[in-house]
Amino acid sequence: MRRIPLNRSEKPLLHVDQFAFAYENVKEKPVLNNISFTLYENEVTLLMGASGSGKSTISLCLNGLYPEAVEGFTKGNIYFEGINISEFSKGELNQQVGIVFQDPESQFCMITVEDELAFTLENINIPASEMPQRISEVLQAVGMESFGKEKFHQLSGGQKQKIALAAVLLLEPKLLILDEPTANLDPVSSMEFIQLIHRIKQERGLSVFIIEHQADDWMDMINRVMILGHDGNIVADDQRDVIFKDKKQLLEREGIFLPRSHHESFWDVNTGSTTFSNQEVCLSVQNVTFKRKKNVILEGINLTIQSGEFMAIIGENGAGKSTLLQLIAGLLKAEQGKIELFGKPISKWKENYLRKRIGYVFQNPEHQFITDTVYDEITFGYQLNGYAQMDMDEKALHLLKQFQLENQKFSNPFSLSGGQKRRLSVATMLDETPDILLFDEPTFGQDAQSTKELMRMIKELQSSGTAVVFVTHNMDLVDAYCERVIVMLDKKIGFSGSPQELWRQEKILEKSRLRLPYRIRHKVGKGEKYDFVH
Ligand SMILES: Nc1ncnc2c1ncn2[C@@H]1O[C@H](COP(=O)(O)OP(=O)(O)OP(=O)(O)O)[C@@H](O)[C@H]1O
Ligand SMILES: Nc1ncnc2c1ncn2[C@@H]1O[C@H](COP(=O)(O)OP(=O)(O)OP(=O)(O)O)[C@@H](O)[C@H]1O
Repeated sequence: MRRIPLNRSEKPLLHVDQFAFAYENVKEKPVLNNISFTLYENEVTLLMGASGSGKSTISLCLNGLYPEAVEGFTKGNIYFEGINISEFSKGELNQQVGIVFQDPESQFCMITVEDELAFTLENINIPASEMPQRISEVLQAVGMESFGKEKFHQLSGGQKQKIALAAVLLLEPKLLILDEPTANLDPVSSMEFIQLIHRIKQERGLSVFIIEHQADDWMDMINRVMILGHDGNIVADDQRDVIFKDKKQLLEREGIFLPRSHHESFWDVNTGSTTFSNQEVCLSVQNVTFKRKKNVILEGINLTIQSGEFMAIIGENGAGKSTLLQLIAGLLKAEQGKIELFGKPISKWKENYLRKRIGYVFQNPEHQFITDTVYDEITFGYQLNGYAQMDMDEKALHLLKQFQLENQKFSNPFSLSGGQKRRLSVATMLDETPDILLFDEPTFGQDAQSTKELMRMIKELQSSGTAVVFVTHNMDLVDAYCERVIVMLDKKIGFSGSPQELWRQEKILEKSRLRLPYRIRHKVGKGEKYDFVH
């Protein structure tokens, strides 16, 4: 491995020496293969790699959670400030090496924000008298000073993520690991989160280790990029621009997104065609209002979905996108208004029929899994429908290949990587061709190759007449693929039209905490004229 020609005036912080890791159930195929690297003080490193290459596994090993918390084998050593991490007492290492996960909820165990932060301080033996001051300071640092008394279930995804960061910062770690921290955030919250990390890094002189599939928004911060290959080796490790300029082919081979500043167009440009305009209406939402206890979540929603339509629902965290999707799927019931599938209220269709006609991919794929293996999960629908074993095997093999899950055929769905879980949850919806497919964040956590493949498959379904409706925070995806986009704003549909029309609505974009897609931001950045509607 080439040595990194960075000016190493900083001290080494964490050293990984010939480290290997294998999960117990696949011990013959280690996820990490004799990797070695050193992280330095005050450095920001981005780790990239295909979905399932082992990025989360590395991060969990670096802060000592693995191998203890999982059945696995390790070889080699990891040193923090020269001391083998196996010599640290429980909790001591977590204080030095803090992690913020993709899914912040997995980090919380108390009901309110203040209780959670107090619990963190209690764990590091901070006297109760000092807690209020520390909590108030950290909440201020993450811009959440007025949220101390809030309950977690009332916070949006973005707000939860900021509290997860606050909890880690309370420990005053020297190394901060961020595992896809912005995946659930709306575009503006995502930018704000990255700026927050940038500021905290400068104030506290932290070393930061980021795992992300798309580097674009982190570019200003990153010093160094490491690439984890499919075979569990670090296949490149160098300064940011060296990797993105000189290693394009390697990144493409590994299926990694190139930053758009170094690579013109990843997405095909949307022609804005409206192939659905003469199709029949398959679903209608009429004047629907939905409340949770006394809180109005959605109000006076009117929407029609036509067969073969391809539509995105977007909006800020907590705007009600998932709620609307669940109402359309018949998973939630509205007290007011009507939802009809082919002219008949969805409540009047038999449950079995409804589940066949409307496919639903949950935001959290784990909510969908009902069997013990990937194969059973994929063939569950076929088994119910009495398919012959041979046909079922053939179909399953095809789907496993398409979704790059062949090597996970007998894995437990819950043990898959984040991206693999997402692909499996989509694959399980493809056993039949439903009238409507609803996806909550279909490409979340995917690398470049699987994003393209997923979108290709979803498009294929659309061309066979299925209406596709998906929730996303990815404006480039909307720009490249959608015919219609609706924006949830102030509990209502604030906009419905083509993405091209939306990108001109500056006020709606701003109020909904959305950003322009990269294609247009880039034009504006180069000083090209762009006409907003005022
Ligand atoms: N608890 C587990 N038991 C068995 N195998 C596991 C377990 N957790 C992860 N794996 C496997 O280890 C491999 C690496 O998973 P990991 O979550 O580290 O990947 P990743 O690079 O973070 O992926 P993604 O980008 O999709 O989040 C995957 O093939 C996954 O199926
Ligand atoms: N189980 C629940 N109990 C109480 N309130 C809830 C529950 N689920 C959602 N909410 C609230 O309903 C509102 C809409 O939530 P929803 O999940 O539909 O938003 P979203 O637009 O999908 O958000 P995100 O982009 O963060 O996923 C939010 O204010 C949320 O706090």
